[in-house]
Amino acid sequence: MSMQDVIERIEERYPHQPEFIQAVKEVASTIDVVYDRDPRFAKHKVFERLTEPDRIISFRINWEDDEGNIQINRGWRVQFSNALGPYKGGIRFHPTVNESILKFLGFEQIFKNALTGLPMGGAKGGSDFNPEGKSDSEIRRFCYAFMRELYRYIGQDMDVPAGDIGVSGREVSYMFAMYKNLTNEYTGVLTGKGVGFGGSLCRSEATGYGAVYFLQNMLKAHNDTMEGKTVLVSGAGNVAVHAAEKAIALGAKVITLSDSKGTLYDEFGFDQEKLDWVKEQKANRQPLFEYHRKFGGSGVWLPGQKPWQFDGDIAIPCATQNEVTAADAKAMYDHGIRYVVEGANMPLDAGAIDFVRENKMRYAPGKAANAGGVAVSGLEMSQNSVRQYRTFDDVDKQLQIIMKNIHDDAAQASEEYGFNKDGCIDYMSGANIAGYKRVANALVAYGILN
Ligand SMILES: NC(=O)C1=CN([C@@H]2O[C@H](COP(=O)(O)OP(=O)(O)OC[C@H]3O[C@@H](n4cnc5c(N)ncnc54)[C@H](O)[C@@H]3O)[C@@H](O)[C@H]2O)C=CC1
Ligand SMILES: O=C(O)CCC(=O)C(=O)O
Repeated sequence: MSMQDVIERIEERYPHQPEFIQAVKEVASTIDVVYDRDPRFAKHKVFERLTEPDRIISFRINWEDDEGNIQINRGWRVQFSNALGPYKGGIRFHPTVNESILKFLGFEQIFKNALTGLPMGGAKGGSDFNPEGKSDSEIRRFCYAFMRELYRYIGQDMDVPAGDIGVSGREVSYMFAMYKNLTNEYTGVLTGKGVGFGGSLCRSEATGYGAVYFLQNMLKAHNDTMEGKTVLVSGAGNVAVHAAEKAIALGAKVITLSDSKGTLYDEFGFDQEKLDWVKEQKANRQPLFEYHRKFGGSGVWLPGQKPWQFDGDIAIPCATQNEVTAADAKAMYDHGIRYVVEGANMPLDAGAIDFVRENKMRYAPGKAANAGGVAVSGLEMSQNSVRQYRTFDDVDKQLQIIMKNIHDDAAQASEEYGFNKDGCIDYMSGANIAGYKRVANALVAYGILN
């Protein structure tokens, strides 16, 4: 079956899964060359196998709200591939969660986790539960109820979930407590736990910091540095604030953050005090528009707007999938942006990707640039296995090494397969190829199992 045949079959089978189809097409568009050189992958039907999850577990979650009403939500775990290690990937709580979104995220996670070089397979899970406006007691009851179903299908050597949108340390801790209670086991079954009861230092920071470490390597490869650059960041969650924090620490000026309600613009740039305030507001689910009042007139809140209307050098979209359209990518270009680094998963839609590549903007795909989070999750798993903690500096140094390796592997694959053009490294093709080959080689070695 050719790559095109596989895509057509997926489109026929899953016509209502646009995000999943989008993610598969993106990978397919870059790996033909690998098949040309290694006929084993076609013979073993690697692409056909990797585009169908090992299994999807779906379940109902009953929980009780503060008024005593019974609420019912849907939950899923998509266990995509355990070719390289236990299934691994986050859990998302958001009303838009459905099978298409979790399949796209799980599919991406296979190659992202492979790129880290750590022994982790790919998975994703979540629920259509909306945390917005819920009390802490409701969040706790929901997390307990979610884990009461999920615990049967996970384990430290089987499937190790973590956080994602709507799931941070608080939710992971509630879920871990329920797992521990049901199984009477204290193991590294979830990552992103609280520091002090199994969580790794630097896990919260890792995705955002990692994206900036990737960017640093990218700049270096193009004889440039972070110093003095103006950066536009979207999102104001875990990934966004830590990407902003590291970019500022390395000498850049970050002038935007955003959420689903609008954009916060500060022409003077955020500093640590301002970022800490944003973190606090978000942790307490409070709005960002009070920034102006809090910081003596600095900053403007732009309701309903995206951050791509300001002059800058670098854009780091860190909110959600398909937040950047082709028109947004053009706006970035027109405002001087030449580097685009995906902190979120698939934030550029297909049109935006075409635009940035056609216009030779330097583009780092999420599966490479945001792999720092899952990489430190991998380090948390190993700390839990040997029952030891590593220091923040130790984990951060390891993260920097992993991000450099991911950068170099993607750049090397881009070069080896002839994708570099006019001094511009094609990180999208390089990352897809480097990640794909690791998984494909394992599948070939296993025969037909897996
Ligand atoms: N947390 C992690 O370690 C990792 C997260 N990611 C990805 O990064 C992205 C952000 O995740 P987190 O920061 O963890 O989540 P979060 O829940 O901490 O923050 C999400 C942020 O995005 C904003 N947002 C959501 N929908 C939006 C929209 N339509 N327009 C503008 N802003 C919107 C929210 O207001 C919030 O500020 C997601 O794509 C996630 O899959 C990727 C790798 C690891
Ligand atoms: O740390 C993890 O296992 C999950 C991270 C994640 O969900 C992601 O990389 O998108």
